This record gives sequence, C-alpha cells and structure tokens, in this order.
Amino acid sequence: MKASALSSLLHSPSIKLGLSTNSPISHSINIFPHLLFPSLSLINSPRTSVFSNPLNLPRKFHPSPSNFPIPMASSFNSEQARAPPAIPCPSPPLTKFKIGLCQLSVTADKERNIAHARKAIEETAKKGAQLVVLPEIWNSPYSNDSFPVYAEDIDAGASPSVSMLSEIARRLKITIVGGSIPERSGDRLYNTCCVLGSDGKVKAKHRKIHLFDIDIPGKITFMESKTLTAGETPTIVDTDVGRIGVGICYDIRFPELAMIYAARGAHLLCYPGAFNMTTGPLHWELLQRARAVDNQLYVATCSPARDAGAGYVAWGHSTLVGPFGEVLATTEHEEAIIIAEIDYSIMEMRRTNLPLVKQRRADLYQLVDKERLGLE
Ligand SMILES: NC(=O)CC(=O)C(=O)O
Repeated sequence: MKASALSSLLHSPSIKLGLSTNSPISHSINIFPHLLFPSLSLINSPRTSVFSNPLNLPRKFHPSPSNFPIPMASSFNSEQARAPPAIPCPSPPLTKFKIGLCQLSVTADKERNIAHARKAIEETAKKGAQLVVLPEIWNSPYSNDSFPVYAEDIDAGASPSVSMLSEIARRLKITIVGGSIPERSGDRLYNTCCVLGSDGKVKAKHRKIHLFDIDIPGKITFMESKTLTAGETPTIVDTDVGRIGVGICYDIRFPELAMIYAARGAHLLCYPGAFNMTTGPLHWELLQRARAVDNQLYVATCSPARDAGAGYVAWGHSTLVGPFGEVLATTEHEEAIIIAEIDYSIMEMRRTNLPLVKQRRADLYQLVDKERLGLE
C-alpha cells in the first residue's frame, strides 16, 4: 500500500472509529491491522471457501507484539468494554425474597387457563413469594393456529388475561412477571410478557425479540414468524424485588441480550419459555446456567407443564439459577409451583470473588447497546 493511500485510509472516519478504544462504537466495526498492512499477513494464506472463512481473513495471521502492540493491564479500560459504560447494579429494594415459578398446565379453554393461573398465583403468594413468574403462552395452546384466536389487545385494555394479573398483583401486593400471551396490536401479533408491579400497574411489556423458527427434520419444525412479529426492544424494569431483564424463551439463546441487561444493572433475568422435547433436554438448563454465570446474576425460567398430547410438547423443568451458575431449584415436567430464595448479597459476593467486570479486555472487544446510544 502506498504511503498516501495508507494515510488517507487512516484518516477516514471509519478507520478512526476502528482504531480508537475510546469511541463508543469503535469495536462494533471490525478493522484489522492485517487488512491495513496486507504484506504483514498474506504470506502463506491460501484462499478457501467463503463458508469456512467468511471474512476472507488470512489464515496464518499470528498476532504478536510486533504487529499488535499488547496494552499494559492498566490500559485495558475495562469500563469501556460496554458502550456506553455499564451501569453499576443499583442497590436492590430488598436483599432477600422468595420467588415462585408457576409451571402451569395449559388447555384449549382460555377461561379455564385464566382461572387456573389466578389460583396458582394465589397459592404461590400464600407460600411467601413476592415475585411470581408464569410460563410462556399460558392462556392459549402454543400453535400458529391458536395465536390469532387467543390474542388480546393489551394496549386497548381489552385483555382479560392481563386484567386478571393486574387485579391479583394489586390485591396481594406482589410483583408478577406474567409469562406471555399472544398480543394483538393493529394487524400484528406478538408473543408478549407483561410485568405487573405490586400496585397492579403494567410496568413493562416485552415482545419476544427473537422469533423461534426451527426446522429439524423428523424432530421438530415450528415457525413463529408465520404468524408473529418480532419485538424491537430489550425490556428491563425496576420492581419491588430488583431490576429485572425480560426475555421470552428463544430470547435466551442470544447472549448479547443478557449482556445488555447485565450492563444496564439487572439483578435478575426472567425468561418465560416453552422449550421442546428435542432441544429441551440438551439446551434448556445449559442456556440458563450460561446466562447466569457469564453475567453473574440470577436467572429464572418458567415453562408450561408438559402435555404429551399437545401439538407442541413443552419440556417443562422451570428453574432458578444463581449467579455462580448453580441450579438453586428446579422441577420435572408436571404441574408444579417452585418456591426458592433469591439473595442478592450472594450475587455481590460472587462479583467480588471473581471480578469479571473489572477484568474485561475493552482493548480487544466491546458490547454496544444501540438503544442506550441512540443508534437505533
Ligand atoms: N420455543 C422457543 O421459543 C425456543 C425453543 O424451544 C428453543 O430455542 O429450542
């Protein structure tokens, strides 16, 4: 590369962003020194299929101090590993409380499902739970045929399911992460979770961001995108029991969402979810523990109970995982109410034991929260 071409590249805005560790979006753009200095790296680099080498990067590029200056530990700028910088976890309103996970049976009878959920929430609160979590799609069968039929217009106040949650949250003075229901908004349908505060108000509404489209021939094929529209925003909310990040089922497979919640100061992530008989045994617990241990926070999931005769058979196994990746409470596939204790002082202790936040290498990578940066 000629010196003048190199100079104009280095001074172009995109290259400046790529090289600056202080820029909030610097690491969302991949600029590699060997692309600027091809002679350093292209020696012995055979071209192969774009699939095995999608960025077409040279295969034999070995970063070394001579072509990649290694920063001193003090210049890692770990607080810059999140853009914008992570918000420290706020002091939660309480340190210890009981969470209740209602693994409910779901039928084709919506009125029965609502009455049944009401009873289960009452029972869970009686057992001391200050936070109650419901399953994904608890008022309707989980099927593309059912979603339009069972959908409710939450924003129009025409949702018997959310009205029930609101009434019971206010009466029992508890927080409810209301599983999810099919939501109708104009001509669109969403898979939506409402979080109810102890005053009965809807404090947050999360629309499933990642739609579950799966095709494993002979095992499971399901296309949520046939009927549903994806939500557009992460959802994090301050409640009487701490700062909660919400995802629905398939959302748990995307670590970036959980990382964004952690960077926004979440204490607890709640994922109402209905994994299935193919992916459930292998991935359900693994994903929960991964999200918890990576982010050093609590993760709670709540599934419908299994109905072997249903079109979509849920795995069950609602679970609470602690900030060290430990399973604190779980169940099998039948209907169940799980009561477990959350103690945020343990989370603080784990973060002191293993200070991942301070040890991040902002000089090598960065997570960009586009919503907080106003880049959406
Ligand atoms: N049902 C889902 O949204 C997700 C799921 O079952 C899986 O990811 O597997």
